[in-house]
Amino acid sequence: NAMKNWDDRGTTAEAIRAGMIDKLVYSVGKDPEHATLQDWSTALGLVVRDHVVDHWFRASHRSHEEKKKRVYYLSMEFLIGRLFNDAIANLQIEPAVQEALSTYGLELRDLLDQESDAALGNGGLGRLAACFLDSMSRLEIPAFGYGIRYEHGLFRQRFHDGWQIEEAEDWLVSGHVWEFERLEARYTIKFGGHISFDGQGNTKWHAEETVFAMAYDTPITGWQGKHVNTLRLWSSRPTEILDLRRFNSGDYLNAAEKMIRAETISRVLYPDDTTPEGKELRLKQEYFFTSASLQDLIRRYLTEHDDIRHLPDFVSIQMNDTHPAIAVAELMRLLTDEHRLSFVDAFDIVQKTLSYTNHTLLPEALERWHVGLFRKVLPRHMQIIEWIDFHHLAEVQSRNLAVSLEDVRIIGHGSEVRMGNLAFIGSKKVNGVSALHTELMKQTVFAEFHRLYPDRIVNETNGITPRRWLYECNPPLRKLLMETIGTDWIANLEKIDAAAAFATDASFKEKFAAAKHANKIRLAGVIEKKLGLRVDPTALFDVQIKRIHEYKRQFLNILETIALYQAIRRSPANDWTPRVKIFGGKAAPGYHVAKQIIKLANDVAKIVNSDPVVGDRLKVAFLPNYNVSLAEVIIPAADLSEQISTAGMEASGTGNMKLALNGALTIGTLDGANVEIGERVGPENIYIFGLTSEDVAEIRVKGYDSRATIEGDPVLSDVLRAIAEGDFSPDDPSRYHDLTDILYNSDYFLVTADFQSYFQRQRDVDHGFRDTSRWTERAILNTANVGWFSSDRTIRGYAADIWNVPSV
Ligand SMILES: CCc1ccc([C@H](C)CC(=O)N[C@@H]2O[C@H](CO)[C@@H](O)[C@H](O)[C@H]2O)cc1
Repeated sequence: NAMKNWDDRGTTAEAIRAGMIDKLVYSVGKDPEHATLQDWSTALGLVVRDHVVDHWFRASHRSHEEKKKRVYYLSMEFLIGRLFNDAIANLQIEPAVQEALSTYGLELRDLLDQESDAALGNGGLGRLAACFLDSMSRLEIPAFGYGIRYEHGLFRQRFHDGWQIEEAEDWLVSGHVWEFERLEARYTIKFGGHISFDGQGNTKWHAEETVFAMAYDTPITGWQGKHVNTLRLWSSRPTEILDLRRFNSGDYLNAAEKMIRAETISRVLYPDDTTPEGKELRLKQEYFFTSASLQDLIRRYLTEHDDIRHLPDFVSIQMNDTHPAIAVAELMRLLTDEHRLSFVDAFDIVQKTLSYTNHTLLPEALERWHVGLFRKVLPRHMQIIEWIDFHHLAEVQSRNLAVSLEDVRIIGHGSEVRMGNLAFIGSKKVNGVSALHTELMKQTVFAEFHRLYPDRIVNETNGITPRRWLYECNPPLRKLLMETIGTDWIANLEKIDAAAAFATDASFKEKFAAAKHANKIRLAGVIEKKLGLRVDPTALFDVQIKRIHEYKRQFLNILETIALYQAIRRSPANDWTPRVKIFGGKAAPGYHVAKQIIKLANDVAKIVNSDPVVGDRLKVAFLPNYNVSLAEVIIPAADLSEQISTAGMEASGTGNMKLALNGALTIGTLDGANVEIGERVGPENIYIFGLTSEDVAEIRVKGYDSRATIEGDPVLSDVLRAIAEGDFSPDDPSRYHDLTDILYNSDYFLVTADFQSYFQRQRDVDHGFRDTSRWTERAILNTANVGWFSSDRTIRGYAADIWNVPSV
């Protein structure tokens, strides 16, 4: 058959070299003499891609032949980053590639750096989806990721005078060898209009607007290429091309109006990662990719099975938060209006096929659409949701349980469609993303539902892929682990606990510390290149990298930084532990408080970094445009991982897992997965501080007087005085009055309440880091004891508890 056998394509350096020249000349159309780095990168990319395709075809043929149950992961976001190095690593051809490149004096790093990040996500939710794709391939679970092929991913962040500036991101400008356009996989998506009934129970949706959804496939290579799954991203296309009559009359813009309107749907990712903007375009994006995905998976199902009623036996669909929750109504529409099933039968299939993951308890992050807008854009779905809501309420009432009906309604207060309730009612399983988060879901947002359906909520604590987040991003530590405990940990991260036995082994400790130091030197180089700031790689690298949000409390970190700065200035002769505060993170463009926090960090950096009294004892570096590729450079170099959210507000966190796996010690609250990290690394290898989620819940009830706390804390009040008097903004002394007022007047995120215990804990960190030998032992025990946080373990949980599919 057409597919050459893996072996005869050859992974030898010579085979790769010859293949690369062949691609350079015949696909890129360049000869070696005139090739740019981008040309070589594309040529090598095409060679590696060919190897991936061989495994891809074999895997999809196998799944088709064996009629295996498939998993479909629906997500508005896939924060993939770069794919080139990931493919090379998973195919284990790096040595051969390096050798092939050396023939032309080329460095693999330089070719890899030509690839732009696929920044098709905001933060945790999007990156988790990407890690899950890698793990589903590693576990050989036949799966598809479904999402949107945004033309422009998350904005590029740059600083102008310390303020965040957003610029459109254009990852596709330099070509993208990792996707295949699928002209044949095209579906019609309808919007608006009205519904007619022909009396024989046939419903017709007369749409006002239609667009095409066109598929682009990206292969997701599993470890050692044993299995390759597909990420299918939808791009919107016009169903009507140019209006020639208008064009010929010179009305050029309006001639293209319909085309532009259609293409707008997949134009750009919404940059918010908590508060939905509630915009019509966002709702259209959510329906666009969900409908295309459901139409596509039903078409595939019917190529292998002929009775749609058995769909749940061969298909499991995971909704990544409420963003694809319209799937509940859309699958109902397809099963009833197109496959002529009764509503009752259709709903039974829907519930057995769909499941929903909740990623946040923040009330403002739960999506609710105004009924008016919803009915205008999706008239048929509004009808279907009214049917589901009516029958669900009837069922609840029939059970005579003392449940607040209003809380379990989908259509709340008669005016809003609650996507969380729709997702819950339409799912067989609902999961949280850490043990604490799942408990809080049962006690808060879904308390009434939990009483109605006590077995529906399950926990699947998040995880990260060890391929990208250790094997690929930390070569020095990878090398040490492979020569010490072998390679099993790469595919079975629990096996990394074998390193614990070497925690007190002098030579292992030395090599472990050397690996960390090498990564710190590399990061110091990046900080100097991007910020012109020289930092001491022997200092404590204290890292907070995540989206900027008040609940993540970058503000608390900055307050502690100022307190330390003031303390060093008060006692410059003291033997201070040199520290570099490293920040990274984007603020949603409309989130002004978050943007002020970025500006404050940059203003503090300006003052501290130029203060001769402090010198190298304290430096502050806010690296712009934090993304997956920058995380891969920062994380291996971190000594301290900041996970300081207000307890009960960070659903899980995944950066905490990546940093601990790479040998950073965590300073954090008992929030999200920090709790489970602490349980596994041991209390002596983590710095926990602050209020617990129970304390916070209590304070919510009895109230909190932040002003009293501030006035009772001389360190804190001195810090706030300095900020309020413009010590860090001499050009605009009152710049931060809003920020300090928030703390004096409300402090909802309890920054002042946790300041003292945080400040004290940081002094413990200073002390701990001074004992370099002991610190290295504790760092090794972090790496060794967080194997459980592999996304392979997480996906095994989903496969067993939710999808009911086997995993190798
Ligand atoms: C509609 C606007 C919007 C967009 C994204 C989101 C996401 C749910 C926010 C998010 O990324 N949540 C994070 O998900 C991670 C993966 O489970 C968790 O580790 C983080 O704790 C959680 O904040 C909410 C609201």
